Amino acid sequence: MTDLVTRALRPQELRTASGLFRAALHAKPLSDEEWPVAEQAYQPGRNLGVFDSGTGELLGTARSTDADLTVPGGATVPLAAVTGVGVRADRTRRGVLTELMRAQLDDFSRRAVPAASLYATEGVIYGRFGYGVATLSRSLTVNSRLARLRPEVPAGGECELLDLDTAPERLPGIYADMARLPGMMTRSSYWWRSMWIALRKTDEPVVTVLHHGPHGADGFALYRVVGKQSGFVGTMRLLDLQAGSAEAFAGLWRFLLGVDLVDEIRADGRPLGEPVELLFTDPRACEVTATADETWLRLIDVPTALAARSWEGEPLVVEVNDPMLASNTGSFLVGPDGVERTDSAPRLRLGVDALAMIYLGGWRPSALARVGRVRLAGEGVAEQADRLFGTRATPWCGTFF
Ligand SMILES: CC(=O)SCCNC(=O)CCNC(=O)[C@H](O)C(C)(C)COP(=O)(O)OP(=O)(O)OC[C@H]1O[C@@H](n2cnc3c(N)ncnc32)[C@H](O)[C@@H]1OP(=O)(O)O
Repeated sequence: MTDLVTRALRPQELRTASGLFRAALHAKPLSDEEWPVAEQAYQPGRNLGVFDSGTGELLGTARSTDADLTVPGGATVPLAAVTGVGVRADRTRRGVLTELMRAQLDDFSRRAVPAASLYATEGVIYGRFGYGVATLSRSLTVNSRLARLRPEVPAGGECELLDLDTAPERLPGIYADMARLPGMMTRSSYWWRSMWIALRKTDEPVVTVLHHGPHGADGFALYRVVGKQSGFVGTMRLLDLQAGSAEAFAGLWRFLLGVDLVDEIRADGRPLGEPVELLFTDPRACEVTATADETWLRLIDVPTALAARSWEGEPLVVEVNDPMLASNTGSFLVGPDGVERTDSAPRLRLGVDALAMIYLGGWRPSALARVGRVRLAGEGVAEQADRLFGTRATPWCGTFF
């Protein structure tokens, strides 16, 4: 096998990396017109390449952008949002991704970023690198003809349409001011740039709706209407909906259901705990068509991540095993009074990937114990662990990257 050289990409190499990633996803390279805009979504210093030491060719790439992740209790920790992972089709299954992941985790560790997160194209790829499914989401189809709002649903405030020239000035600030669930992240300027690039490329116009509450704009939705084969009526694809209040949630749905020439609304990536079906006199007007893994979380600095979130109930000694980042391996006394390393015997033992799965409250420790991902020792420890790691809100990210 050829030797691999792994290093940060130089600015002039980013376009090749973009082409490689897009080819790995079976997409066309960006045009000369598209590239100068797309390039602005790359955060300097966060772009990695693996090269063939003999030919100097780029074989694989991965990148990330900086964000903050909201953890249970409401605190935030720095997060690396990993994306753009691809290996040339003629060089797969020879350890290129493994090399990228090793270099990326080392880089995050060196820069003291306690967590990384990603959306995976396939479920088999990232577990071996310590990532675990930390948030889940569901896909919905709302039948506009059946969907009648119940009388007690909040009226909501005024909704205002924005075009794609004004939305970039307004939405980032509104999102930044919203309260965030565990699992949600800040949206960097790099993220917003990628978003506007993608939205400008769609065949149908993208509509942005702003919801105004009593204290100003407190929610927004983005959609486009597709598939108008029969006459003028089509399917609304809800691309994003962020509501900072019950009024905003109800008001935005009320608006969406009132849009003419739409017979159904489809939404992917919605939170598990979002009560869309309960808006309607007939809850079956909203069909849940899929539930899927949303984000995969990697805890880079376990003690820092554990100390950042809130805990309830009795303290517990947790033993973590991390084959890639040795400083995470060890036992920690975890409880409402804090987190500290300990030599005491553990009552809950798990790998760093399983810890990521229960960290935001997406899974219960007892559920993972049932499938062998967590080992529990002692009577009552399942209930104790479920209480300790439990969260009030179901975690959700809601920011695709
Ligand atoms: C966050 C994101 O950007 S998600 C986007 C991910 N990218 C894609 O899906 C694009 C298409 N796929 C690819 O580019 C590549 O196949 C990648 C990046 C998924 C994997 O790259 P590779 O260089 O082949 O991975 P590498 O050789 O390091 O594999 C490591 C191990 O994972 C396994 N593996 C990696 N990818 C896959 C896969 N898609 N299916 C099954 N097993 C896989 C390998 O078999 C290997 O196992 P082993 O250690 O037991 O032999």
